[in-house]
Amino acid sequence: MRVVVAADNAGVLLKNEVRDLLKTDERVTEVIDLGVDSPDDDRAYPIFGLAAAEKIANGEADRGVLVCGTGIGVAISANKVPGVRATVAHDSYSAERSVKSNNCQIITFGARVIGPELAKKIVTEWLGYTFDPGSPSAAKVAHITEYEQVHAAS
Ligand SMILES: O=C[C@H](O)[C@H](O)COP(=O)(O)O
Repeated sequence: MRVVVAADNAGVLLKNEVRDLLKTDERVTEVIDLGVDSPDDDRAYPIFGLAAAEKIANGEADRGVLVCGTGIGVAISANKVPGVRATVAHDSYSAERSVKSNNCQIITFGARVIGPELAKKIVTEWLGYTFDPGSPSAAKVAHITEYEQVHAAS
């Protein structure tokens, strides 16, 4: 599994902790870090939410972990990229359902909301979940995809 990670300056320290964890996980074949690299880099969260989502959309990554102050801004940004589903999930159950119910490729965290140990525990669990395309949830997710396709910019 190839995992893209990114954060703004509010999320960089947590992003780096998650990145380092991912690098030790045998299920992860590649970690793509889009930055920021330092709290001094004040580029805004949409740059990173969109860039990470583009990696998913174009097939360069399978999953993403994004961090900002709340997790909200990077999630909103990532969800603007067609085909990408992202959500903030600060608890185990939401993280599980984000994959199993919603086929989300991206999980986001707020570094001002969640501590690193809980975030890393959730990420470790989250890596183990897969979406079942034969499940009753599939038609619900397909409804979203159909909307995207009908309303795709030409
Ligand atoms: O969702 C936005 C993030 O939390 C970001 O890190 C901080 O954004 P703000 O400076 O607009 O509060």
